[in-house]
Amino acid sequence: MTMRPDIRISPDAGWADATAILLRELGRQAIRLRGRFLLALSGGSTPQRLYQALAQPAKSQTEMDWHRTVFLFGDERCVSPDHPDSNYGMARASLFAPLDIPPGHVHRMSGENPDPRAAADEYERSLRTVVGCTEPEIPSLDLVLLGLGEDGHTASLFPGTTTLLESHRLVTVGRSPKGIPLRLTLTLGVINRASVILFLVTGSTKAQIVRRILAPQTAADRALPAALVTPEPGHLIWMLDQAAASELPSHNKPT
Ligand SMILES: O=C(O)[C@H](O)[C@@H](O)[C@H](O)[C@H](O)COP(=O)(O)O
Repeated sequence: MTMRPDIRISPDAGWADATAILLRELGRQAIRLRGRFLLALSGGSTPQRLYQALAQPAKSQTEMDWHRTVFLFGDERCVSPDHPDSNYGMARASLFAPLDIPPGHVHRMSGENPDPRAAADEYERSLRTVVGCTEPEIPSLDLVLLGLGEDGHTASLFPGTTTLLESHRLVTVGRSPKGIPLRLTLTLGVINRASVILFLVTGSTKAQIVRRILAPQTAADRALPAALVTPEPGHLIWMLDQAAASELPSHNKPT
């Protein structure tokens, strides 16, 4: 039985700092328990706000051992790392460079590979090597960050696509209806094995899709990609700002 999601709502202005505090705490817990922090980053403008908060020099040097953190990716656009739409490129500018993260601690997906299937298979091998597990075991990450699209997509798992049915591969090729069409993405199997999954959602434009995911009323709501993120036995946390939570029924909101 999947636990009810832990829904947290911050004032719009304080969302990034509150989320950064939570992530650092989750990181410290993982390092205490397992000696390292296996963290999968998300792309998107909302996660970018979090990375910029994490990179604030005054706080990050004292509260988090970033050199014990292994940075992975939940998805990547099929572009080069220097392309303006690269998730790795965004994370490098927002987080890795300001925190001086050694390149060896970052494992990016090869979006530049002209053969996305080969890039997905390569990342799957890399993921198993980094985590230290062999087939058929599914790697368990400490924390997977996820954004949420207005259509209910998350990572690069888009509504109505076969990527949602992938039950064997850890990494597959997604197809986006907007922007860069071809994507590399973790599949639900490995996402749902994480110890903690943290959805990062802000802004009034996301209020309706947040309600559809967290207070579903139809089978279509329950079939949305983000609705299929049900970690077992891990924990699911939604970090919302007040605007994104504005259409949630009161019984879905934290007391
Ligand atoms: O590669 C990506 O774009 C992300 O993985 C994607 O899932 C993103 O997180 C959502 O689309 C939300 O993006 P925003 O926060 O920019 O709305």
